[in-house]
Amino acid sequence: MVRFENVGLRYGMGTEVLRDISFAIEPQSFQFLTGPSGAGKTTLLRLILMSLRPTRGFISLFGQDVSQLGKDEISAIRRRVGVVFQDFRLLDHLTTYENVALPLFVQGQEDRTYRPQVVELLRWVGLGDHIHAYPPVLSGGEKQRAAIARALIVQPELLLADEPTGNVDPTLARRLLRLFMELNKSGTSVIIATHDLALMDQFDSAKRFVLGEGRLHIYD
Ligand SMILES: Nc1ncnc2c1ncn2[C@@H]1O[C@H](COP(=O)(O)OP(=O)(O)OP(=O)(O)O)[C@@H](O)[C@H]1O
Repeated sequence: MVRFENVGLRYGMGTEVLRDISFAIEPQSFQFLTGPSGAGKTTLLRLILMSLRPTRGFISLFGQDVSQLGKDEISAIRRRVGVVFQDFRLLDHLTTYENVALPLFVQGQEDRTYRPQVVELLRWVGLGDHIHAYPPVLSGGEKQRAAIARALIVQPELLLADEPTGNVDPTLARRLLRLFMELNKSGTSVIIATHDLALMDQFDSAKRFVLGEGRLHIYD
């Protein structure tokens, strides 16, 4: 569902941050993306999400050459992808419930059809007591969990998560990993960027994509 061939990326006139990156993400696969700080993990996720264009090479998403896509096609493809950003990107004027339900609301679904599902997911991520709270009063870890719930609520075909357990304690990190694994079992391909070795050790059979000095090494 994602294919990179000899992709290179430089910011401005700088040296290449990513060099000759080639890989494929299969349907219903699970991979961790790791590597030292500054190695290019966020950059790689942004290339997949088409918020950055490669300087060279070929990228396809859901079988389509991304260099040929127009604005509407890019929006349509993005709706098939769930994203958890490092900075959460919650809307401060909406409650936690409204933030998580937003993708369903935007699809035109009615509140009564998705309310039980949204409330259950919020409870699962430990936000049952914060359903009506606004993001500015949530802790970093609570915001992160709300962002995760918002990405999962539509059961996307592909989930990209940038350090999704960076602000939570190890017990909660394990619980969130289980949630990602459940989502994966029900059909979603998952890519999690993380530094957390203990987290990766809990899911041995996941592939590891390791970035270093601009290159990607894949361990099955
Ligand atoms: N918008 C930008 N303009 C210029 N350079 C950038 C930009 N974004 C990232 N970089 C540089 O590209 C390199 C890769 O950054 P990136 O954020 O992708 O790394 P990362 O592996 O996600 O790091 P971290 O683990 O610290 O989040 C870094 O050297 C960074 O300084």
